[in-house]
Amino acid sequence: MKLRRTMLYAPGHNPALIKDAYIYGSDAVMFDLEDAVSLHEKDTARLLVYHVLKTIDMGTTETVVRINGLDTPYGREDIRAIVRAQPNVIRIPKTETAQDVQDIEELVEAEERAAGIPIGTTKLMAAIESPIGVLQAYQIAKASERLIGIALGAEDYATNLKTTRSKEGTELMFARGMVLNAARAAGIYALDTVFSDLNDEEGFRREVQLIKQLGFDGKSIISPRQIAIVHEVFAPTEQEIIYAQRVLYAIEEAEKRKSGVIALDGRMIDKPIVDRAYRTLELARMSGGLFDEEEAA
Ligand SMILES: CC(=O)SCCNC(=O)CCNC(=O)[C@H](O)C(C)(C)COP(=O)(O)OP(=O)(O)OC[C@H]1O[C@@H](n2cnc3c(N)ncnc32)[C@H](O)[C@@H]1OP(=O)(O)O
Ligand SMILES: O=C([O-])CC(=O)C(=O)O
Ligand SMILES: [Mg+2]
Repeated sequence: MKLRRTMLYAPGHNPALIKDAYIYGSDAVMFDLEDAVSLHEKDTARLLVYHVLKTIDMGTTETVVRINGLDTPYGREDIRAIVRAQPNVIRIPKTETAQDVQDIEELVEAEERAAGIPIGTTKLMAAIESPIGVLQAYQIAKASERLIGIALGAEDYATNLKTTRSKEGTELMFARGMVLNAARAAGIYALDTVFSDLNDEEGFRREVQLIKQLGFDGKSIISPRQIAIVHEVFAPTEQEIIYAQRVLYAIEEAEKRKSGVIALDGRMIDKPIVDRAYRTLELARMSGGLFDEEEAA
């Protein structure tokens, strides 16, 4: 399991932001060549991102580049340059069909071959940002072995739906459900969309709580200020950790008696609950919140 709680966008044309983005501790940084970059800066941004990836060691932070679509004059050139810079992941914007993913994959593979990079090195992520994309979410999620996840792009999606984004996210319920369910059915990661109001910390926290409860792995974010809140919400609480440890202890006792089910504090414990307990402890361990097991037993 890899943590993908936070994927921090940095506009590709801004050298100060892209060279420092990894120092804030997000799980991933995402250099944008698409909508944060104006048309007359597309070439500059591509070159800057290429050089930053080539020259800066970003340690364990996952590196992602959002390229322009193949329906623009920039998409092919982006792939040509960015595959050679070897980020971990290329994010495809505005994905509508499985074919969109396969078209990109074909170009990425040709570029890897030409550059002598082992085939399959460059992973892909598909952003879903339109009603047709949402309806095709499962086909998209299954389109390539390279896909590590799909992400909702709700600014474009809300515009395409002919609505606006509310703080409650009512207009996103269907899309979030579809994207999450498609990702889980395909066995890949599900990322939620950006929250654009940097001054509304409470609204942001509520949205993060909502998407965590829905089952998302994390969120695309636009500012370093948003990282701590996401990591905090996603970290299992001390109570959850203790409960998970007690669940494992209880099921061990049940198994000694050759039973797969037992009650703990009046609640039934069986396999799905045990699986969740393992997940909680793994998440706690990875986010640095696990303490001595003896304490809870
Ligand atoms: C709908 C879509 O497509 S969304 C995806 C595309 N959008 C983006 O990529 C936008 C990414 N975010 C940003 O560009 C910026 O955060 C903005 C423009 C929204 C706000 O910028 P600011 O007003 O400077 O933010 P703020 O004052 O909070 O910045 C604090 C510090 O964090 C840095 N910072 C802010 N955002 C980022 C970022 N995304 N990546 C790295 N560093 C950042 C600033 O440089 C500043 O550093 P400093 O204190 O050393 O000067
Ligand atoms: O990835 C995101 O959430 C940002 C984006 O492009 C959108 O919302 O349209
Ligand atoms: Mg978008």
